[in-house]
Parts: sequence; structure tokens; C-alpha cells
Amino acid sequence: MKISDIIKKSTISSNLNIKSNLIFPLDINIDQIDINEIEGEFIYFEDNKKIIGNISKNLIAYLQNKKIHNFFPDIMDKIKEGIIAIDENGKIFYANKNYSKILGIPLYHIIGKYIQDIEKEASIIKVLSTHKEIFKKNNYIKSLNKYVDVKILPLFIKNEFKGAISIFNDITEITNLNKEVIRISSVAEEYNQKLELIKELKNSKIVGEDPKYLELITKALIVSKTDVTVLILGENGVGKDVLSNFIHNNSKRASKPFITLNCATIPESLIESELFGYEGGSFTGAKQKGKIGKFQLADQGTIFLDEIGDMSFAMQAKLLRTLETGEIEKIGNESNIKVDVRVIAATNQNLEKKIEEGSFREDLYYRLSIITLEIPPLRERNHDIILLINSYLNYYNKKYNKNLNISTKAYSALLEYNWPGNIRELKNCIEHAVILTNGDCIYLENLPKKFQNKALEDKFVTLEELLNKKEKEILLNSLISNNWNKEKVAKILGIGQRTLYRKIKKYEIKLP
Ligand SMILES: Nc1ncnc2c1ncn2[C@@H]1O[C@H](COP(=O)(O)OP(=O)(O)OP(=O)(O)O)[C@@H](O)[C@H]1O
Repeated sequence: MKISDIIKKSTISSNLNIKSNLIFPLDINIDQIDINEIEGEFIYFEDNKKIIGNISKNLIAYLQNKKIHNFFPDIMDKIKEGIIAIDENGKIFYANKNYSKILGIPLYHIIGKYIQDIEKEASIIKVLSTHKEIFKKNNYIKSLNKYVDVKILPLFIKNEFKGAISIFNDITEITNLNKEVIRISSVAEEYNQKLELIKELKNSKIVGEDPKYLELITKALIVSKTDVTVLILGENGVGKDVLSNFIHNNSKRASKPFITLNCATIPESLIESELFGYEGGSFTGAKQKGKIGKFQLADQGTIFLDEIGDMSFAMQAKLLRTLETGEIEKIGNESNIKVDVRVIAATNQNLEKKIEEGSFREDLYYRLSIITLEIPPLRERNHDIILLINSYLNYYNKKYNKNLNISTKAYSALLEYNWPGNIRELKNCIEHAVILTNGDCIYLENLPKKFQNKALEDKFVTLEELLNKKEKEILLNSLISNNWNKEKVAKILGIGQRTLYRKIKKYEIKLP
């Protein structure tokens, strides 16, 4: 310890007539003072030939007795920072225990070695030439995959450069925690965007009782209990998104994120960063903070890759690698990151045909289609059309604060329609009608134009077709308005119950 560190400086009158053997230079080390030669109570110190303060002999004796350098290694080992000191050539002459613990290298591998041989890119090496201090926050040490806050100070003795000391904190845990916080808040952001959709899904629930559809839901329920990759096939608007949500919600991952990526709406150039993310500053135009990809957002949860048929061939290879290794390659980050994600993909395209054409990878197809669920189009789920009309009428009545019924004509028109846009089209059509209808009933003219054109086409059918149509309409009308009570309907229409059943079968009327 130096005197200059502990003395209170003040100019002392030179009239004191101090003996010269009581005066020492200010930069002297405590241990260099020979206490036995001192007679008086105080020892005086001078700087530039001026006495600038004194310290009691007792204090000097006490400090000499304590021999601070004996405690020094122990103190240094007890602080949580890692410390290393090198001489002016880079040779390591000191490292505390925490240095060895943080870096996972035993001290005997460090002391006496050159820092240049141990960590080629260590910042302390720079100080050997600049003689300037360095403070770095959140410094990434590549070889150890650790983050540290580091202070590096040059060491001088009598203005001569003698080496450098580096003091650093391991902040890997905090950094990782921070990353997790950022990831979670990105998930929350993603969820916020979907809140409206989720609200709607909750209210509308899954509707479907058609045997084909029920078989599909049962299969989905079995599959949901496993982690296997699922490929959902089906035309636009049949409910692929709904089904993948259903699988996630019934899986053990239900409380974890469900993240969606529509491969058709993301430009080819962005899809890799959307899926895998990138490190800050890894390419021109990259955000400073970097970006967390959907795979990382979905960690422990499910990722839904919609319109997978639109993914580019190059991207398909990267996706396959992730599916096979369970790791992602973040752009700008050399080490791969492990993720635990269940993958559900969907498409309305014929992937086998795409394989033949050479635009879809066969190996990816087999990896994705371990389980394939095909959703039947709405036109093949006659009975579900009725259920969906009723369900959406209910839903939109509530939403728009109305209490509308549907006229028989409008009902028949909806039932006979071919529904190329499937459930989405039906849903939109009911919403359209509910919004535009004043009064208490939705009539044919309240439906979108395409249904009215269909009604006009009726003029060109044969008499028999027209009669059949009318008969079906009357039957349906009676069944609906009598709550599907067949006995009552047969009575009202003046026909036997058997005849009624025959006609129901003939006109393929599905009973609820
Ligand atoms: N079984 C169902 N019961 C009630 N509503 C459904 C059902 N299936 C789908 N829907 C509704 O139909 C609409 C279309 O569904 P979804 O988006 O899941 O279809 P998709 O097949 O994924 O469409 P796309 O091919 O355009 O991606 C949504 O509004 C959804 O709520």
C-alpha cells in the first residue's frame, strides 16, 4: 500500500523544524519505512520538496504488521469478478480463482502462459499496444459461449507501462434471462395480434358432426397427444388453421406458444429470418437488437407452417435440417441453437404433384407427412352446412345485437350452394346478411348476389326438377319450423311418416 493513497494532504508549516530522518517521499510503500529508526509520534511526507502531511507512527506500524499483501490473494479469490493480470509482453502473472472458474480453465494452465496463446481475440491484448483502458459491456466470448462485462486497465509503475489487468463479470445467466424476457414479450406481441382471432374462435368453437368430419377430429385428438409432425390438407377455408389450433390446444404443449407462419405471404428473401431470426447487425438493414425467429418463439410449443407448398426449394432444405436435428441456424450466429418445437404444416396444394414437377422436396414431404389429416370440403359435409349456418347466425346475431331468422328460400339457397370457399365463405356470407338485413328475417335478397343469380337460374330447369325443388323446400321449411319433429311434420303435410322418411332420404336432407 502506498502512503499517497491514505494520507490526508495539507501543507504543513516548515517552521516545525522536523528532523530529516522523519521525512519520507510521498510515493513510498508502507513496507519500505523502517519504523525502528523513528523517534517521534508522527512521520512526515513530502512531495516536490514540500511537506504535505503526516501519519502517526502507530498507524504505520499497525499496517506494516497486517502485511496487506499476505491477504491480497485471499481477498482477490473471494470477489465474484474474474481477474487476470499480464505483464507488458502478455505473459500472465496473476489470475484469481474466479477467473479460472468462469473460464473453466485450471490456474496451472494459465499462470506463466501468454494470453495470446490462450484467447487469441482477448481484448486485453489490445491494451499491450494502446496502453489505454477498455470498458466493454455484454462482451461475447466466442470460444466459451459466455457473455461478460469487462474492465481492462493498463498497469504503470513510475509512469512506465508494466502490463494490464482485466476484471470481468460473468453475465451469461443475466444475458440469457434477458433474451428469454425479450422472447416472451415477442410471443406476447404475436399473441396480441391474434387476440381478435382467438376471441372469435372461442366464441364460434369448432362446429361439425358429419361422420367424415368427426372421424377426422377423432384422429386429430389421438395425434395431439404425441409430438409427431402433422400435415393438414384441404381446400381454402376448410379450417386447416382451426384444426392445427385444436391439435395444439389438446396437446401437452397447450400452455406454451402456438406460432403461425404463412409461407405464402412472406417474401422469399425474408422467410429465413422470419423462421430462424438473426443476430444484431448480421446484414445490411438488420435491426440492431437482432430478431427472434418463429422457431425460437415457439420453443416448447407448436409452430404452424401454413401454405407450406409455397415455400421455396432452398428454404425447404433448411426446414428439413431443423426438423431432423431439432436445431436452428440463426443468421449471423455460428453455433446452432436447440429448439423443442412441434411442427404442423398445411397446404391446399397437391404436394405429390409438386414433387413430380420438381418444386417440392420428396424428403421433406415424407418428414412432414408422418400423419396426414385431410379436411373434407364443405360441399361434402351437407349436414354441417346447416349446423354452421345456425352457429354463425347465432354468433353474428350476438355480435351485431340482432335477433334474425332465415327465410326458407334463403336457407335452401345456402344449402344448395357449392361453397367453393368453404367455411370461410359461408361465415362471410352470413355476416354479410346479418349486417345488411333490417327487420327480423334474412330473405334471399339479403344474401350476396351469387345466391340470387342461382335463384334466377331456376327459370331454366325442367318441370320435374322444379317440382322436386319445391317439394324439398317445403319439406325443409316444415322440418326447420317444427324443430325437426318428423311426426308433427308428417301430420301437417298430410303424408305418412314412412313417406316423409323416403322423401328426406331422396332429397338427402341431413337431420340434426
Ligand atoms: N369446424 C369449424 N367450425 C366453425 N368454424 C370453422 C370451422 N373450421 C373453420 N372455421 C372457420 O372458417 C374460417 C376459415 O378457417 P381456417 O382459416 O382455419 O381455414 P384454412 O383452411 O386454414 O384457410 P386457408 O386455406 O385460407 O389457410 C375461419 O373463420 C374459421 O373460424
